[in-house]
Amino acid sequence: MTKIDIISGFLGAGKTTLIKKLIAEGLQAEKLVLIENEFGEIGIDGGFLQDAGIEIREMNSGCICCSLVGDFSVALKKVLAQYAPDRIIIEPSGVGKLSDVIKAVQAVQAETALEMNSYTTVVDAQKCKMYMKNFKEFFNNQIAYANTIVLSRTQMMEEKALEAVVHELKHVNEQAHVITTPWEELNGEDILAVMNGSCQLEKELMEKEHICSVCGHQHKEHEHHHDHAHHHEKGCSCGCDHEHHDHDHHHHHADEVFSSWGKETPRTYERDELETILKQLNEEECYGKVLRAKGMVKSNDDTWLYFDFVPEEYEIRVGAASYTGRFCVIGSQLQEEALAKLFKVA
Ligand SMILES: Nc1nc2c(ncn2[C@@H]2O[C@H](COP(=O)(O)OP(=O)(O)OP(=O)(O)O)[C@@H](O)[C@H]2O)c(=O)[nH]1
Repeated sequence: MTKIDIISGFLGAGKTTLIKKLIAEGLQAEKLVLIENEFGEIGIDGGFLQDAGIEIREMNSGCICCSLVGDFSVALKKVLAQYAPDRIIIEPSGVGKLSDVIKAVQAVQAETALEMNSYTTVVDAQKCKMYMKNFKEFFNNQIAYANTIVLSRTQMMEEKALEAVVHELKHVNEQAHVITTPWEELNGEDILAVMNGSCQLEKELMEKEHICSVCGHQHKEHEHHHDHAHHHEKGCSCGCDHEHHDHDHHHHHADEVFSSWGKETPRTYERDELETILKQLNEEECYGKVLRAKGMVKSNDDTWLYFDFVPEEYEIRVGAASYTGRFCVIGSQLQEEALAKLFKVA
C-alpha cells in the first residue's frame, strides 16, 4: 500500500519548507515520491530534493484539479507502477482547491493500492485573515477539507492575534488539528504524528459517533459518509451553512481568478537592483495584486541570487547556478507590461 499525503496551502504559505522538514526529520527511511503542481508557467521548486534521492514529478502549466486532472491520474499510476513507493506527497498549486485534489486522487484510488494518509493545509498565520477576506473561495476550501492545519510564521505573532486566527479557522473547520507551535520548536516527526494521528482519530470519531468531519454535526447512520469530499459533493445533509458550501454554489477555476507571468533570461541583476524590484512589487499597485514571486537570476559578480516574495516579506539568498535565469510572478490582475519593465526584460 502506498500512503498518500496531500500538503496544500495558499501561495507562499510554506508548503515546500514544511515538506523539506518532514523529509529531513521524519521520512528519511521511506521510499518517497513528491508530485508538485505549480501554477506558474515556469517550474521553480523542482530539483531541490533531487540530491537527496527523492523522485520528483512536476506538473506545470495547469492545475491538477482543472485541466490536468487526466494527466494527474496518468502520472500517479505511472509513479505507482514504476517506483511502488512507501509514500507519495502531493503538493498542489497554492490556488488549487483541496477538495478537487482529493477527488482527483480518489478517482485513481479505485484502481490502485493507495491509502489516503492525510490532508494537510499550511496556513500563513499572519495573512490568514486577509486571504480569508480576499480569496475566500480558494483559501477556505483548503481549510475546510484539511484534517491537519499547520500554521506558519506563528513565532512572530502575539498570543491574542494567534488565538483569533485559530478561532477563525475553527469556524470553517471545527475538527482539524491546528499546529500553532513554531516549527523550529518541533521535530518533523512530531508534525507527522499529528498528521497521521488526526486521520485515525477522525475515523475513530466517525465510526463511533458518526460525526461529520467538516461541520462537526452528528449524522444518522444512513447519512454517514467516510470522506468529506464525497460528502459535500452531494451537499451536506446536516443543514449547516459553513463556508465550504461556497465551493458547490459558485465554482471558479484558479485560472479565472489568478494569473502568472514568468520569464527566462540571461540578464544579470545586482543584489540592490533585485531588492528594489521586490520592494516595488510590494509597494506599488501598478503591477496588479502580486501574491507570490520567486526565481533565480545570475548576479553581476557571477553568483546566483535566489529570491522568494510574499506580500510584506521577501528573501534573497545565494544559490547554485541554474541553466538560465528565470522567475515567476503569481497574483490577480497582473499587469504584464509593467512587470516586464520592472524586471527589465522584453
Ligand atoms: N519567517 C518564516 N518564513 C517562512 C515560514 N515558512 C515559509 N517561510 C518563507 O516563505 C517563503 C515561501 O515558502 P515556501 O515553502 O516556498 O512556500 P510554498 O507554500 O511552497 O509556496 P508556493 O511556491 O507559492 O507554493 C520562503 O521564503 C520561506 O522561507 C515560516 O514559518 N516563517
